[in-house]
Amino acid sequence: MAKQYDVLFRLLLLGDSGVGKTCLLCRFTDNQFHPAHISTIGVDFKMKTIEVDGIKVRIQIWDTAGQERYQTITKQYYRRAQGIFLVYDISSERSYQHIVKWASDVDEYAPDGVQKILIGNKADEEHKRQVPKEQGLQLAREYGMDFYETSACSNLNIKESFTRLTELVLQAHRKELDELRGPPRPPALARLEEDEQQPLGSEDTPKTCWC
Ligand SMILES: Nc1nc2c(ncn2[C@@H]2O[C@H](COP(=O)(O)OP(=O)(O)OP(=O)(O)O)[C@@H](O)[C@H]2O)c(=O)[nH]1
Repeated sequence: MAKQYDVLFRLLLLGDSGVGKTCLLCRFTDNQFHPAHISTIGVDFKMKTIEVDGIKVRIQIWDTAGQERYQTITKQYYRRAQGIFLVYDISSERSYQHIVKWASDVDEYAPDGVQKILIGNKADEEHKRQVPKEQGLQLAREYGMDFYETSACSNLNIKESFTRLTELVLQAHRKELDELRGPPRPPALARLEEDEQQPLGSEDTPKTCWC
């Protein structure tokens, strides 16, 4: 039977409660948008396989609760991540200010060499904007991260940002990647307990945006 994927990575979504982490994930995996805010309890995850540079990458994306009371639980997931999204809401200056705190938690709990991307979500809410795009870019530059303004609602830069973080993780594991391109080997880099109950998304389903 043909291999279903070549490598498997874990990505993590971090940021204040309500910035749209769950919505980013649902848009990416299922092409859906949910207007209601149902706070994540602890952590949740979804899977999706994408092809980058001819490599089938299975990504397991962990969605963490932004609420303070779950931080003890969520921090336990940092150390197993290869890539991290730091997410703020462009209509919330406070969520942007808190990125410094999220980034310092990542420094403390995530492995060295973890790849990071800064996301300013809810870009469709221009009329409520509190964080200019330049401010996001500047912070990303300070941290040496890529930066995307996204909208889970209008499907702006969702595929692009998830693909970019996956590429960065692949680049960071270049050695193993080169081995993959050599003689056939079993799936490399990471093996883990998968929950195949989670639905795999399709980019072909029609967009829904109720905002
Ligand atoms: N306009 C707009 N609203 C969004 C967007 N993304 C999320 N939302 C809304 O923001 C609210 C919070 O979204 P969630 O995805 O639940 O936020 P979260 O960061 O996962 O929150 P916690 O689970 O509490 O950490 C919901 O009402 C979403 O519909 C977006 O891109 N644009």
